Amino acid sequence: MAQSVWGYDSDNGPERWHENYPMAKGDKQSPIEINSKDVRHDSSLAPWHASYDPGAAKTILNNGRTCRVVFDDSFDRSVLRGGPLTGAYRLRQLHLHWGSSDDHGSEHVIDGVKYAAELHMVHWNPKHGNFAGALKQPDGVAVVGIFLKVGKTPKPEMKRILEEIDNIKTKGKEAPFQHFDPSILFPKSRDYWTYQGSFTTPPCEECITWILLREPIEVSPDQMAKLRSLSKNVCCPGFWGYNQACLASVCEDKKTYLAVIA
Ligand SMILES: NS(=O)(=O)c1cccc(F)c1F
Ligand SMILES: [Zn+2]
Repeated sequence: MAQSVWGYDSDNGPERWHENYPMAKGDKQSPIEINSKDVRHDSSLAPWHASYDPGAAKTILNNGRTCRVVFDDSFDRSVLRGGPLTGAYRLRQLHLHWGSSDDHGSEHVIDGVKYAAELHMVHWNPKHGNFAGALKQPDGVAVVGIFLKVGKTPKPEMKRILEEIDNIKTKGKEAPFQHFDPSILFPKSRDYWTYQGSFTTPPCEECITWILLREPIEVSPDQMAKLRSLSKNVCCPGFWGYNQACLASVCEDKKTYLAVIA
């Protein structure tokens, strides 16, 4: 039988990913559920710092699973440092995960709370040569995760990405997306949880140091509807189905630390 593209339907969903992506059965798989009571506060953890060049932003793409903003990562142009990381990690792309209604959509679950969406800023460690090489290393990739909740005072900085969605309505559509510094999306607080995990989608490589920001940012109901309008135009609606029911595997032995940045 032809190898089916992975997705979130019963015949190609997470329970079967391991058939084509053996890492999916690893013991450091993401996403996870974070229970504050199980998190160890690590006062030795330093603050994290992003220094991004707005000129590194290149395009925004609808890849049929999410909308992704791509950055120039050919040199240390936009980098993430500090926190649990050693050295500078290059910003490669950012993307979002969302659901069909405001009460779920995020991949990580915090104290039982599923946020309406989750934004991921993906960085890789240049000591491993390139992104493909970094995927094979436990310290290869660092992802900053920002939770999005629906509220009455949406963060105006989200407008730029969401306005662009009208230009990439169909799968495969790409549009220029320049002069954009994604650090404007960060919440006020730099507090974060960190743990060693994996891609949340195939190839599920266990190469990610997760830095999940504790403070969510707000988006408006219209902005969430705009994100969902993108999903209606993609060929794999099933993806969104699973994404909404994203299972947060609670791994008791998952070492998760909290850094409260004074
Ligand atoms: N959801 S995720 O951040 O784990 C992720 C998904 C696809 C490609 C990536 F590079 C990536 F990091
Ligand atoms: Zn992601």
